[in-house]
Amino acid sequence: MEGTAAAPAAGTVLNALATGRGSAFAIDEYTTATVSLSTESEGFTGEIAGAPDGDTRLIERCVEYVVDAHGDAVGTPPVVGGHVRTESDVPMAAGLKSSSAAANAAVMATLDALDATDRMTRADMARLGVMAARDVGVTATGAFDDASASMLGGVTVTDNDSDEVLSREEVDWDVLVWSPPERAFSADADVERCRKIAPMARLVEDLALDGDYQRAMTVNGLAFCAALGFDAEPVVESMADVGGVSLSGTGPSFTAVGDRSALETVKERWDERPGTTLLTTTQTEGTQTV
Ligand SMILES: Nc1ncnc2c1ncn2[C@@H]1O[C@H](COP(=O)(O)OP(=O)(O)OP(=O)(O)O)[C@@H](O)[C@H]1O
Ligand SMILES: O=C(O)C1=C[C@@H](O)[C@@H](O)[C@H](O)C1
Repeated sequence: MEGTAAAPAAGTVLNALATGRGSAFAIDEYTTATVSLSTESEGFTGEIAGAPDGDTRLIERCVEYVVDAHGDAVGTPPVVGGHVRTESDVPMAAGLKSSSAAANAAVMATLDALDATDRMTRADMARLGVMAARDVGVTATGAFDDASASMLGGVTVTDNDSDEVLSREEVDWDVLVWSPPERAFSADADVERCRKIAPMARLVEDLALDGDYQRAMTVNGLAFCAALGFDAEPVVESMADVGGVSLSGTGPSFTAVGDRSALETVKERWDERPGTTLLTTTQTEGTQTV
């Protein structure tokens, strides 16, 4: 019993750490999970390609939850164990939602292995991954904004307290990503400090719910650089050229969206910074079996 699924990474329009409401968009870079299930060897194990010491609890918990809920899809004997392996184009803990993508891919790959993808809605698949992320402590709010964007594709606005999608729209943007070499785990972010900028986050939410995602993103970028202690220079130096630019998630990556030729010019400037840059696009299909 084997299943595979690929989930897109995402960039931030609104970070949910201030108010519990967030917004994110899927980008065309993937984390793939391959799951094999067993009716004989007990226990769930995980592996992250290229990160032998990586924390596999999130993806293991996702597989366990799906097996608990839908393991009966294969009849008897029951599934008692399994192995999950992820491979990713996206760096971990870089602000590009690799944890949400890994959880979504692990959930859908497990359903695929059980031949049971029709047993859950896609929104509920994302909610299961969020539940696993809360359990293992890799998130501040549950990050349903990131999970829903990666699962459904397009741009979503969500309430992370109730795990509800407030709006979803398909967008077609070019996207520039800069990932510095540093890493920042979401679970370590200073949530109390982020709450101080709630009035600004509510403004970003209003803009996003009006469909003005790109301006929303830039306001988010300035506000959350200040709250989380990141240098806002990548936002300041490019905001006149692009449609929107922001710190992504809890950093350290930045994303910019807009006109391709403007993004190419900004890329030349960002290429002089340490780390990597990447020109890609938004993604509208969300998580898919492979
Ligand atoms: N490719 C992956 N495979 C398996 N687990 C992953 C993967 N990426 C992230 N994780 C899990 O998520 C944790 C990292 O969480 P974190 O929220 O910091 O990363 P992120 O999602 O890249 O960051 P952000 O939420 O700021 O975008 C890791 O410790 C690991 O448990
Ligand atoms: O861990 C979390 O709850 C979050 C992390 C970041 O990606 C944020 O952008 C997101 O809104 C919430």
